[in-house]
Amino acid sequence: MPDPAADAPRPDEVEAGLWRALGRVRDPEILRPITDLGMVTEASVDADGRAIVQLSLTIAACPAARRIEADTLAAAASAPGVTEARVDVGVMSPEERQAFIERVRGGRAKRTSQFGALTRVIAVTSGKGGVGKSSITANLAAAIAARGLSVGLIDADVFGFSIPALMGLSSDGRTEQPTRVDELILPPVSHGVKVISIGMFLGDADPRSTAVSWRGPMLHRTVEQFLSDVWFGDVDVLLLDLPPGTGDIAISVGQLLPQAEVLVVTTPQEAAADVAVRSALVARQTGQRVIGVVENMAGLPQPDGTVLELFGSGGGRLVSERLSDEEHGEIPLLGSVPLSASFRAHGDAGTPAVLAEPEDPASLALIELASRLITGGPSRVGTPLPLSPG
Ligand SMILES: Nc1ncnc2c1ncn2[C@@H]1O[C@H](COP(=O)(O)OP(=O)(O)OP(=O)(O)O)[C@@H](O)[C@H]1O
Repeated sequence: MPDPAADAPRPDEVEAGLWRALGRVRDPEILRPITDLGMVTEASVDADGRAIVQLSLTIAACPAARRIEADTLAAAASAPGVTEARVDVGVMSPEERQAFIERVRGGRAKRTSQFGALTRVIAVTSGKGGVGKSSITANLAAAIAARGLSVGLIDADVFGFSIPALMGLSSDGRTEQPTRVDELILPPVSHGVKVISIGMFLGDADPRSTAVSWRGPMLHRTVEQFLSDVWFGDVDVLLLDLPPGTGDIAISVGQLLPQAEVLVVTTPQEAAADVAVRSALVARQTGQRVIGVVENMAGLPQPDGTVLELFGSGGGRLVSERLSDEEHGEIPLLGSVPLSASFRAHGDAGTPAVLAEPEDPASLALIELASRLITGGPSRVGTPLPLSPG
């Protein structure tokens, strides 16, 4: 008679399988396996296939705790040979937390820039407010992340921070908070993008009715903190949503991120072009490279096939022409995003339209723009993405 026990995996094989399964659980904020981060301190299986996993969280009130626990339990239960699983949750000691911070930073010291030559830094600016700069930035971030790249997004628009809402991280006056592990600040992740915003540092204040009225030095310190204390890890692309105009923040970004490339957003309205050109010139004065212009709120297609040019036409081309010269070469008009009611509605709902409705004309234009930005040319779907450094 065959012995069923002879076919059963050996206990050490089951345990090895359990560790492999746990290695597939990623911390939702750091996006790395919990086993690499030292968050699983013990994992064992008894002779009857009962698995016990000891999970160690950074802080008791870790916002992602429930999700990590549920993912760990599901992974343990799915390991071959495991009949039943239990997860015991504990909190790291201060020493374990320091070791965790070291692992997250990969040995890099706090003050060295985390954005090296392999990170593309793209700052999105505009002359006037309300031209759709934040919507463009949020959708670009989501579209680039959807192509498998690691993306960070800094909302540096202190007076008009709207990125948390556009990325689904803020609703009913509550904004998702970053996780703090001692001095390390981990940005929340949404639609595959690591997001940080001034709107996440208002404590209990309702972002809908709170104004940030800081002056230059305070703003500079905030941007500096976003770049040094907020841990983005190895991101391929870092996008920054700058405040409209030519203010202190743009100058700070120029000093702190000299490798930043600048994308200028304008509307088709010729009157908006002068202001857009001025914001690009400030970027140039701080040593940044303007890489192109995006025209937003271009013609709205009508049911009868005509196009309603609500904001006129030609603004994007005008800005591109005015910024192109012998010294700087041609500054191309990289894309023209049409007006679209559903694009706006998806933004209001916190789901970038490029993900929610990729076939919408505005989404199509932004997916194409994302593609051009990361490949340096028009869309080449299916080909690998050669990221050009800095
Ligand atoms: N292509 C578009 N079609 C329709 N609505 C759009 C489009 N682009 C942006 N909008 C809408 O226009 C409004 C302003 O957009 P957004 O907040 O992105 O602009 P902004 O330039 O970042 O503004 P601010 O600088 O004041 O923060 C939003 O309600 C947004 O949904």
